[in-house]
Amino acid sequence: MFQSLLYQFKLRFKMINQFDIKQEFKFLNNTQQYCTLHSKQQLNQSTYLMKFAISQQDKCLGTRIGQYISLNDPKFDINTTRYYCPISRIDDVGMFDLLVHAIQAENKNFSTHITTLNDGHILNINGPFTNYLYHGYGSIEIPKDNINQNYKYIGIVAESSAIAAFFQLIEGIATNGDNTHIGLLYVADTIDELVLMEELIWYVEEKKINATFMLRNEQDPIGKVFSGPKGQLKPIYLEQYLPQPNDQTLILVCGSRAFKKETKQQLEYIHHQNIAII
Ligand SMILES: Cc1cc2nc3c(=O)[nH]c(=O)nc-3n(C[C@H](O)[C@H](O)[C@H](O)COP(=O)(O)OP(=O)(O)OC[C@H]3O[C@@H](n4cnc5c(N)ncnc54)[C@H](O)[C@@H]3O)c2cc1C
Repeated sequence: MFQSLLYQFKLRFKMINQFDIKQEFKFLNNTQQYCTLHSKQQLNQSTYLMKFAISQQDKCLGTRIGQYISLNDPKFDINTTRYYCPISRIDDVGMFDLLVHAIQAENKNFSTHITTLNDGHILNINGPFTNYLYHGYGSIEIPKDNINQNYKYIGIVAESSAIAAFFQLIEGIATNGDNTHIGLLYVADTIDELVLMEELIWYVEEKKINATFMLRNEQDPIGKVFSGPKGQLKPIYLEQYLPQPNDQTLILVCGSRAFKKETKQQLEYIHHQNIAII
């Protein structure tokens, strides 16, 4: 009780920053370290929720919202390094979660390799690297787009497992008393590809975010209830389900290369000025 009141006091007077972790509690330090596969859960045909343990159990991973890590496995190929966005809370201790989409390719590739590993397998980890940095309360920095300012409204357009790039942002805003408005348009071919949908619906029900789930395959879901829009993404959906275009609105987009290109064109068509492709 005492701690919780003290914590609330510190939060209120900004003595604690929920959007960053003190340096001494961060595991990552931009050198190669290792992490151990703790467990994995298959979410759909090709997407896995993978939990890793870090070697310093009293520390947080050390990424901030918008940052990512690299993984490498010498037992696969010492020269292959791939990047992943953590989806666990930035203040989780000793563990972190990744959402990994296994790409089907002729030869065994990295994503297929790691999703077939057994618990206890050790991988090299490095980072943090920065896509964007969310400082909290609408303040966002996107170095590659020279963006560093406050927005009242953040629109997110994500395609299937690319939701990973924004999950910590959504969770951070929804659970830290941050009043920044989030409008999410989450697009996939089938309902199974809308991973983490239940977690997102919970934030919608708690009135923390607005979210619309959209299916491109009009035949899906067979026998399941789905009330969202169906068919190809069109400017009218972006107009309807994202915050209005103005200087207080930033739109973030992530997905396949084709999805990002097409969505950017449609956003420009409906006069969004602040668009960042992640
Ligand atoms: C900053 C950053 C963050 C990332 N975060 C994540 C993450 O959180 N989760 C995750 O699963 N992946 C993430 N990725 C992608 C990841 O780094 C790998 O590229 C991916 O796992 C595929 O690697 P691979 O070696 O298996 O396939 P590759 O051998 O690299 O690719 C095989 C084929 O699949 C194509 N391909 C690659 N990625 C995709 C894709 N996503 N969808 C469709 N086709 C693709 C390639 O163009 C190639 O033709 C991220 C990438 C970047 C740059």
